[in-house]
Amino acid sequence: MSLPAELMPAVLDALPDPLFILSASGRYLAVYGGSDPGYYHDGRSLVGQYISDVMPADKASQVLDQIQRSLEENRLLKVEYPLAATEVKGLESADGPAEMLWFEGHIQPLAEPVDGERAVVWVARNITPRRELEEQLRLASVIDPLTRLFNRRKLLEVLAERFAAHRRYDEACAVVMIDVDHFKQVNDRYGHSVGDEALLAVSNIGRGMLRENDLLARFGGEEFVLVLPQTDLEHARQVAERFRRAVIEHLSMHYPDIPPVTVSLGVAAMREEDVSHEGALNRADEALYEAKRRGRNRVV
Ligand SMILES: Nc1nc2c(ncn2[C@@H]2O[C@H](COP(=O)(O)OP(=O)(O)OP(=O)(O)O)[C@@H](O)[C@H]2O)c(=O)[nH]1
Repeated sequence: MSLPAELMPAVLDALPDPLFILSASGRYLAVYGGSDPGYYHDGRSLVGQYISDVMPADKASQVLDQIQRSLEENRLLKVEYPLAATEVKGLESADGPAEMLWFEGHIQPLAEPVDGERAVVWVARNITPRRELEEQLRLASVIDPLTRLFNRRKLLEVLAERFAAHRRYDEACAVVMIDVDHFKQVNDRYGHSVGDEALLAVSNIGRGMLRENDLLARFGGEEFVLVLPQTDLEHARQVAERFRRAVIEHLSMHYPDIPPVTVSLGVAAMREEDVSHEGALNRADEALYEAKRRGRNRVV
């Protein structure tokens, strides 16, 4: 069976997601559905207006481009875009979510022209919860859960970018590898959760010393890496030395039953002959090893 034609307006109004009929020149010809204010604003007031009159210029031009593309290619086009009701004149005071929302637009050309002009059907689905979840997952994939520092994966990404800048613009970049000395004793004597607190304290000491472009990452276990862009070896050595002293000042005396908690640090700079970011990272690692070998609690 098919629905009686007179039911179609009610069906259109009951569409869960808003459906816009938009002309090639960007006029709202009709708006249906999307009536739940928990997800959408009532867009019917837009009918008759032009996108370029109600949206900021950059967003309006994007929407017009997408309508054009769908019409030219004569196919369904899917796009994702952020939009807040406050950015659309006429919707500011309507009921609906106040925050910036993410939409998935499905754009399908209409077979017949409307008022002599080609037009598309644009269905806009609110996908904000999915985008937020994706963002959380993206962050979780690059953030260490204990210290909230970037993890090794993100560190290697950033180092590779820095190496590219070093190659292209001869930009200096130093790497400091940091390892907590005899950390096993903290765990063994005080337990793993006190060990965790100590690692957090080390990361907070590092965080407090960062400049805007610096990056501190947890490399793994009780090892951290500091990336210092536009910094030569001597300045990086000074930063590392400040780090070492700050750990002695703020942390080492917290654990009276074991020798003072200290850190060993290895410093290296990117060099012209390096073929990748691994050059400086390996040299910092070797320097750290040498610091351990020479008795720990030192910068090499
Ligand atoms: N509490 C806690 N301990 C960790 C974590 N990750 C690694 N460790 C511990 O860190 C310790 C590292 O021990 P080792 O590699 O022997 O090094 P160390 O005792 O610091 O000695 P040196 O590096 O040689 O000065 C091990 O006991 C690990 O279990 C963590 O996330 N939390």
